[in-house]
Amino acid sequence: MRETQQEELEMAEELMQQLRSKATELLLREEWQESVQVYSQFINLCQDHISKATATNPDHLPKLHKSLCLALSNRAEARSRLRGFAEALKDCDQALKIETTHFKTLVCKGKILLNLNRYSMALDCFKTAQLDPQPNGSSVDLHGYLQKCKKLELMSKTGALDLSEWVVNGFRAKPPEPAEYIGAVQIRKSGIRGRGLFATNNIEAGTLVLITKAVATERGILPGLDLDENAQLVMWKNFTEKVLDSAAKCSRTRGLISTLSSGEDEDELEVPEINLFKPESEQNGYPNEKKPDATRILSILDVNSIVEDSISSKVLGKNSDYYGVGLWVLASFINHSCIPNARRLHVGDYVIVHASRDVKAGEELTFAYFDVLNPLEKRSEMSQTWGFRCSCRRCKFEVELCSRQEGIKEIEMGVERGMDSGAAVYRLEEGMRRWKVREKEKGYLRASFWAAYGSDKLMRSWGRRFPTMETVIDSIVEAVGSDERVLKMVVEKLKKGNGGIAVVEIERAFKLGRGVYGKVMKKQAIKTLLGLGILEPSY
Ligand SMILES: C[S@@+](CC[C@H](N)C(=O)[O-])C[C@H]1O[C@@H](n2cnc3c(N)ncnc32)[C@H](O)[C@@H]1O
Repeated sequence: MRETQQEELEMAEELMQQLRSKATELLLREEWQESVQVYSQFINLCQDHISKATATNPDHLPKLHKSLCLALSNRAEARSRLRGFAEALKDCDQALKIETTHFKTLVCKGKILLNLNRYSMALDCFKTAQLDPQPNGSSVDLHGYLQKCKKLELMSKTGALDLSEWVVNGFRAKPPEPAEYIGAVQIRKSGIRGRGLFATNNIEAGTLVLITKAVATERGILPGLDLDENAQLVMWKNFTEKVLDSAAKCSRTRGLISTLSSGEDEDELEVPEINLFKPESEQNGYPNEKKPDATRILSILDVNSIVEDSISSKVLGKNSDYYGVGLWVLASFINHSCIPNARRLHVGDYVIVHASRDVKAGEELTFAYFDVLNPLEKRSEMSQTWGFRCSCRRCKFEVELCSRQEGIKEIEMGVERGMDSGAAVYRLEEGMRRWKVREKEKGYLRASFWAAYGSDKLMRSWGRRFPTMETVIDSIVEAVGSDERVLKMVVEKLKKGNGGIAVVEIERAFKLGRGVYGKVMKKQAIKTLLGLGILEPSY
């Protein structure tokens, strides 16, 4: 080798050494962005060096390849911390081409795949990592990761999620990480509007329908329940930025978002295959190959974002001053109905949807976008803020009845102006008798005037002039599915019951609880949530 070549080599090696030390230091200081930059400089230089050394100094190659593999692995780690998973995976694959069983890279890739809910691929990584024994052992809990992958893989196939322990322990631990899961459902053209989610088998009340991880969420604690406009704007801005960032960083996320409605020509939209949403699905084949731009993503968010609130969903482990908004792609195919048959629970970044009553194969699954325990007028105001007018069976029935019977409007106005709840219920029950309203439809109207039926005052003076509370509750649940407020009313009555509580009444409360909370928790957990712990049945 000529002298100048030797000098150049030495200088390049010194520079590489400096860059490597600097990048490692930045990585240890958790300055991810900066460390990615310095590793990139190192990697370019190293690759350059490798191509030169191939011809001039082949003995040097193994050492250079080793350094390149480690740098790619470390850049992958830093990129994954910045949630740039696609780029990080590319780095891992490049590193693994150099050294197929590189421990650090396999662990990094496994963790990224776990984050992306690709359980069996993650499992393969951790299994292969076992083949590369670490000289001084390793601080990585490989066994823990293997167990976690196996558990999540099984859960994603069976939907066997159990939140009981977390609930019973008062949500003190970190929320459990469920697996993404898709039950007996399919996306089809909907008679409501556009596409919808349909049951492919009979689904029993409480059975899981799907578990989906959010593309992004934004949460805040708000003093008082009124969300001031400014706070709302800041949350929305942060949320949209997070979604745009996730879409920019991951082509699968972009592809999945592109299947959603932006509100235009919804009835003409393609119906995506449900397999596309499975965690291990191929990354290609999205019906709308044209990936959405930022403007379209913002319209998509307008139509599909859902709020974590305590009325139409249950946010487990949070107080009532908690407010969150998020995008959960598959759940976004569920249309609204004022007589819904599904409910959602929010746990960490996951939305868990279950049937809130028995659903027949072929039936469309629907949940409430807003509080359906409200009169017709209020519900149509709320559906208009969503940009549609609901025409479910209940809305149609009430529109028709209101057009014939002035009495309903009068009760609604009376309640708004503070009419005594007992008087409102009495007038409605009397009216329904005169108007010859059928039993099933009585539930629709009782749900509409829940404010009166559920008021504390009526609870105290529930008298002979009214149907029994059990009759009212059964008819409301039959009409709108289980609801936490209705359930709490049953529980209050149970707690006040003198002379012990019959097993049958407790069982009734549990059945309602199944509809509200789903089968993801055992009876003991439902008892805890309902504050039923002190109740023992009298036989
Ligand atoms: C979250 S998306 C639901 C899925 C949507 N149908 C699709 O094809 O992508 C919300 C949109 O669905 C439509 N939608 C949902 N529920 C509806 C209802 N009860 N009546 C009319 N349109 C409804 C509205 O256009 C709404 O903006």
